[in-house]
Amino acid sequence: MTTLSEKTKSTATDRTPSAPPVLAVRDVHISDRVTDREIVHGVTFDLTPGTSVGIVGESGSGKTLTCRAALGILPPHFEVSDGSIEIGGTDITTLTPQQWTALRGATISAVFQDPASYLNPSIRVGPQIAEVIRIKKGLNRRQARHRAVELLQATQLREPELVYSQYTHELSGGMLQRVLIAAAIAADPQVLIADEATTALDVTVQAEILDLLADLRERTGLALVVVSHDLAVVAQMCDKVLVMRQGSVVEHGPTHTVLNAPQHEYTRLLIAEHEQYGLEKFRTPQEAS
Ligand SMILES: Nc1ncnc2c1ncn2[C@@H]1O[C@H](COP(=O)(O)OP(=O)(O)OP(=O)(O)O)[C@@H](O)[C@H]1O
Repeated sequence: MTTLSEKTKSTATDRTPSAPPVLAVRDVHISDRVTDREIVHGVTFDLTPGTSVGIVGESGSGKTLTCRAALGILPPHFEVSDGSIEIGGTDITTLTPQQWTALRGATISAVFQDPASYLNPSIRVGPQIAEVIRIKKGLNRRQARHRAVELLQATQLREPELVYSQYTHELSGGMLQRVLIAAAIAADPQVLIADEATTALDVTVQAEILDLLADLRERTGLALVVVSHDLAVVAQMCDKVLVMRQGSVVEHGPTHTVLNAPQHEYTRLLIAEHEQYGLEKFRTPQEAS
């Protein structure tokens, strides 16, 4: 069986670290305007094409808010109160909503935990993807349909033509997650955020979806932000990891280093919790220091 340490080694091999970042999050602070409370206290990371960063941490630590800031979809009342977020060299915190809508999709996209809440249950799934393609890529209806079927095929759905004409309630959780990935990559984004995207799936399906994301990354140079409470997922998928607690990054670095030689007490606690759940394979004896 492959150990997590072996997995981190294989994903942590050099991937054009000198290329300019597609996503640069610089000392981002997020505040709630209503309560005047700062929730996220300075998050910094860079992502170059084909690389991936994991964000781990307890519930409420600010992982999702950080991602939503990068997607320009913070909940009402929340704002980026300091720092900058550059996507392909453009600071998105300076854009008007219209400018941002035009940019999003073709640059950054996301897959969240609950597919059903992002797809309209009363519309067949294929046309929903085709609509994204039509608007974002400017294709006509026939071309957009063709491309949507191609994308369903690219997410390794069998019988993509059939899936195209199905409704969400006719699809399994794993199939729905693949459909969401197809929709998320429809406008050829450079960055994909997967926020607990495989959490609700059983272990086998989760592994298939992670393989699919890794494959997309390899083939297309897609950069990934992977938010997960599961260190095993991050170990498998990510070159770098940020550990968040109460809105702050308490530790960051190459995944292999952070997971095998954690410096912060909280990171050690997270790792110990995982080991309690039977993930002894998490650290191999010869590499733990
Ligand atoms: N829409 C919202 N309205 C009010 N508070 C919010 C909202 N979204 C997030 N928060 C608050 O901001 C803080 C950070 O939340 P966030 O969702 O980023 O955490 P998280 O690390 O992603 O947690 P989880 O792992 O549970 O998803 C929490 O205290 C949360 O209650």
